[in-house]
Amino acid sequence: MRKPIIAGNWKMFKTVSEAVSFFADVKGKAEIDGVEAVVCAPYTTLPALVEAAKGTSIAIGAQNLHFEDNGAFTGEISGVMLKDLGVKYVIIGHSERRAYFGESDEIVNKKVHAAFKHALLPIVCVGEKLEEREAGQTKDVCKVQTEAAFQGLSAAQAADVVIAYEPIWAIGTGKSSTSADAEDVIAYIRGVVEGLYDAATAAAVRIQYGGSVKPNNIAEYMAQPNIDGALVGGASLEAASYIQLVEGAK
Ligand SMILES: O=C[C@H](O)COP(=O)(O)O
Repeated sequence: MRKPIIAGNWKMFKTVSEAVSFFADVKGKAEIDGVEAVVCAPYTTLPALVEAAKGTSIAIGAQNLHFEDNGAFTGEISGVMLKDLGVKYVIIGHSERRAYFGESDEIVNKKVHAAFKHALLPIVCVGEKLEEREAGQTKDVCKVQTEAAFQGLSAAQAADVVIAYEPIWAIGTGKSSTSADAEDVIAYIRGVVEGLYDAATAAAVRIQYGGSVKPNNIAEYMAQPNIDGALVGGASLEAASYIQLVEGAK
């Protein structure tokens, strides 16, 4: 049985004091049996959040990492550094990283391996652009991105990956994919994982939907058999809304 996972992706929002205040508001309330709650926050807030999360069931994640352990990479943060902080998850290959920072499928794969090297759990984002959807290429795009991201992973590692299916046209636009459409693509992605490994591995992988998920639509997504949670941007920034999302995933 796959445990639902709600991950907030704060993107480039919140100072340290704002992050600590958010955490004080959600502590105890966003801790619900049977649901894994995660907050993926800016690097600057991670030490304070890891400290605040001690003794709670809420996991802390980063939003990116460099694939090398160290070196002359000005402005970058490595898996060694994240592990040292006590971070559990790391988002890899978010469409904003792919679009604005040139992250290719090959780089995404290197980052996934770097995450496992340092015992961090990757949340790997895949999803199509609007023009790709309109051209009927949604599943092809997701297949290529998924296969590239998983290249060289063992079945045991693959089973621990969280995939976030995020149609790019649905991110931050208020235009969410219907739950039936999201289920169709996510079931397909699960099939891609089965093709790479086996049925047991595909059955173990958790696949989230992301793109304008809100407290008022989380239940529809969670009612779908292949959707195991959500990667949430805007609606994860307010404590009350984040708590409702975690409650809605039960
Ligand atoms: O990582 C989260 C996604 O980009 C979705 O963002 P959103 O919930 O603001 O649409």
